[in-house]
Parts: sequence; structure tokens; C-alpha cells
Amino acid sequence: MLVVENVEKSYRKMGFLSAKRHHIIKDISITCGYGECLGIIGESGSGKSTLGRFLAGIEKPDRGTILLEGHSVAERAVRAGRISAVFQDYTSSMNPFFTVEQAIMEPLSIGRKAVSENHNKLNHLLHQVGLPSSYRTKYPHELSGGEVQRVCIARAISTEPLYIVLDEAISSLDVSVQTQVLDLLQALKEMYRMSFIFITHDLQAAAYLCDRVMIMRNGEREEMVPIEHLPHVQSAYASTLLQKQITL
Ligand SMILES: Nc1ncnc2c1ncn2[C@@H]1O[C@H](COP(=O)(O)OP(=O)(O)OP(=O)(O)O)[C@@H](O)[C@H]1O
Repeated sequence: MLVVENVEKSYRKMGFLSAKRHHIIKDISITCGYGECLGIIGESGSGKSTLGRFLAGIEKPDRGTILLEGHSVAERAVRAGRISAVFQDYTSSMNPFFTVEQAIMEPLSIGRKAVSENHNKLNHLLHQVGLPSSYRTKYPHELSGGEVQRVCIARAISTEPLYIVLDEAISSLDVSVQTQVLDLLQALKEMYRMSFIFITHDLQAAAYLCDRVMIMRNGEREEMVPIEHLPHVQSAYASTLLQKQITL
């Protein structure tokens, strides 16, 4: 299980000598079980991506802990192959000097397995994200944004991790590919009990994939709601936010 306990983060406010701090994440605690998809929804600037970076181990909170099976995700060895992430900014997610094959296979440390085994795995991963196997020799500059994002998703699932942090990971894809990727994530969730932290503005996608949704407000946990209760959130803020998103 992934357990987040009392995480906090602040940055110094603008101005070199300013002692004031901007509190981005305020005392958030959450858990995410195996096979669960936890959605994170909130207005722009509410701290969703910052929390996502904590969970992926890319950034450390000032206070609090994030534990995977009792071990801190700040340790690379704890995360390796078990937590992966796909971010919105796919333009910087793929090494420009790597082919599709190198990018996808890198987390699997190519040398250890027979070439044919890797080849089959690669073809399977490409197929899962809806890309032809001929794409394996292409470089990022030869791909569309949506195709790069699909490569990033193939890479993220290549190690069959326990958790994947998806930060607006499907927003840039066209609708038919979004559906395809959502179906893929749903299948992975069921097949391997893979778990997702799904950061999104897309309520429909959240409703399709998530079991629970956390609504964030100014760095705080405003409300946690099982997906079936989403139309009946308790707080007025959450209700207004969801209404706004529905009408977008
Ligand atoms: N390294 C940093 N230094 C200073 N402020 C930062 C830093 N990283 C994030 N912030 C601030 O933290 C706040 C939360 O940012 P974050 O990206 O987590 O929000 P978000 O909810 O993901 O927003 P969006 O939906 O627009 O992506 C913002 O006000 C942002 O400017």
C-alpha cells in the first residue's frame, strides 16, 4: 500500500529577502491500495502536480512521509520498477537521442534478457498503446505529441509497476486514443492489480477509471469521495468545482 502521511511543502515568496513562505501542500494524508485508482482533482495551482511529484519520488516534501510497503519512496531502490510516472509535458519526457525502443526498454535494463524476449515485450507494449511495431526505430522528433505520450505510457507500464502516477497524462491525446488508453489502464488495473494516481481535469475520465477522488483546494485535502458519490459531495466548494468542470 502507498501511504502518505502529513506531507507539507512551502516555497519562499517572491523577493530575495522575503521571509514569508507560500504553503503549497498543507498537511495531506492519503492512502492508495493495490489495484485502486485514486483521482486527484482541483483548480489550477491547488497543488495536484506537486503532490504527484512527491508520490513519484521526484520531489521531497518539507515534512511528512510517503511510504510504499513501509519504505520511503524517497529511496530510489524502493521506487525502481514499482512506481512510474507519466506527466503532461511529454515534450521533455522522452530523451531526444533515444529511439522509441530505447525509451521503452530502458527501465527493463535490456542486457539481462534474450533479445527475442525483449523484442516480443516491446511489440506487445507498442500494441497495447496502439502504435505499430515499425515505430520502434523512430526518434521523438519523428512522432506527434500524442504518439510521444503513448510511448511514455508504454515505458511507464513496461516494468508492470505497482503504482503509476498519471498527471494529465491523456489530456493531449485525441478522444479516440484517450478512450483506448483509458481502456488499457482499466485492463492493467484488473489484470495486474496495478494502481493509479490519476491527476486530471477530466471528470468523465476520472469517473471511468477512479475508485475514489480527492478534491484539493489551495494545497489542502478538501474532500475524499468514492466515485459513486461524486454527484453528492459534501462541501459547497467541491460541489461548485465539479459543476464548473461539468459545464466546461
Ligand atoms: N518549484 C516551485 N517554486 C515555487 N512555487 C512553485 C514551485 N512548484 C510549484 N509551485 C507553486 O505551487 C502551486 C501549486 O502548483 P501545482 O503545479 O502543484 O498545481 P496544480 O494543481 O498541479 O496546477 P495545474 O492544474 O495548473 O497543473 C502553484 O502556485 C505553483 O506556482
